[in-house]
Order: sequence, then structure tokens, then C-alpha cells
Amino acid sequence: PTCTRPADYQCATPATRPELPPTILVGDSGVGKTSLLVQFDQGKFIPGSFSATVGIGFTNKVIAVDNVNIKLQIWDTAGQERFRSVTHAYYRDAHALLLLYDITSKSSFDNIRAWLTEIHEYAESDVVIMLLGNKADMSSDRAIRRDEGERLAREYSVPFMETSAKTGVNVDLAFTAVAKELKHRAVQHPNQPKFQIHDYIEAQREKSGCCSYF
Ligand SMILES: Nc1nc2c(ncn2[C@@H]2O[C@H](COP(=O)(O)OP(=O)(O)OP(=O)(O)O)[C@@H](O)[C@H]2O)c(=O)[nH]1
Repeated sequence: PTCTRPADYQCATPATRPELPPTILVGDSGVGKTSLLVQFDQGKFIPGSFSATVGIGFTNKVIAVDNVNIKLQIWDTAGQERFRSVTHAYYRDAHALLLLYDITSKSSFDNIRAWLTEIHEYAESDVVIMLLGNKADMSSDRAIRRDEGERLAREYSVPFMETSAKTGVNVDLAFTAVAKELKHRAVQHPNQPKFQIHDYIEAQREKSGCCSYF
């Protein structure tokens, strides 16, 4: 494109790399928010190292979205109840929310409704929400079936996938889908078709041979 506006997403150079508005990770303590972010950012998983997040952590990662490098800002919140008032303060500025439960923990799944109530109370009404069932590698300890996650997501009209911070399955896809949605919202032209996050996720799944989660 002709770059009359260097800061435009279409015209980005490394020097003018545009930044997407923040994405925030939320969910009960121990569901794997920090691990998911470490897997996405550094491509690694450190087993057995559970140190609960205190307050909030910030990570920036540059990824290619539609062949343009874009900086994604991710805020990792503490799941523990005692940090709730700190994390609420950040909801308002978040444009996207990855809401996690642990597929081996029924309580973390049951709490999703309470998280969504909280999100609707504190976040902007048009925030992008994606539901993630994490620890998908732990199939022998599974407490929540995939279709239960899918049903809950359908009820709230949010996209859903199972992820594993350990094996990395669907980790890039989750963050990339959200980044694409945020970018498309930022550069939406009136006569361009609207980006459909559900369709994008399905298409990527089919491309990768689909349906094997592990
Ligand atoms: N097998 C497996 N273990 C995981 C996965 N994700 C996280 N874990 C483990 O679960 C524990 C908790 O992970 P964290 O990433 O610290 O959880 P968190 O949601 O950030 O917790 P808070 O910071 O307290 O909110 C750690 O022992 C991780 O190694 C996963 O996908 N598979």
C-alpha cells in the first residue's frame, strides 16, 4: 500500500510497529494463565513450578498478523481472590479477554459463570472474549468434557478451544485469533466484510488436519 500514514497497520515498518490494545488473561488460580503466556511468548513449559501471580504481570510480544508485525500486549492477572480488586482495575482498559478454566478442575469450570458476571460488570461491553479449557494434555484426569466447554461457550456466544500450555496445542491459535480480531476492529473499513473469529478458528483447525487436540 501507499504509506501516507506510517503508523497505520497496513503500512507498518519495524520502527512504526503498531501496538494492539491490551489482552488480559483471567480465570481461577492454578488454571495455567502464566504457563499459557510463557508457552506463547517463549515456547516452553516449566513443569511443576507453580508460583502464583501477585497482582498483574505484563508481556509484549510481536507477532505477524496478516503479514504485518504487530505488538500484542498481554496482561496476566492473579487468579487468587485476594488480588481481585487490583485486577478489576485493569478490566476497563482491556480490549480482549482470554478466560481460562482447567479441564481437570470442575470448580474452575463452575466458576466461569461468576467470571463472566464480573467481566460484564467491569469490562467494556464490546470486549473480545475467548473461553479456553486449558491442560488438555491431562486427559486421564479430565473432569470437564470438551462438549461441556463448547456448550457453555455457545450459551455466552464466545469462541472456545481447548489448549495445553504444556504441549503448546492451540496456544498460538488462541492468541493469534484474538490479535486478528483486534486488528480487524482497528482497521475496519465500512465495505469490508467483518472478520469472523469463529470461522477463522474453524478454518485453522481444518488446515492443521483438525480435531486432534494432543
Ligand atoms: N499438565 C499441564 N500442567 C499445566 C498446564 N498449564 C499449567 N500447568 C501447571 O499448573 C500449575 C499452575 O499454573 P500457572 O500457570 O502458575 O497458573 P495461573 O493460572 O497463572 O495461577 P495464578 O497465577 O495463581 O492465577 C503449574 O504447576 C503449571 O505447571 C497445562 O497445560 N498442562
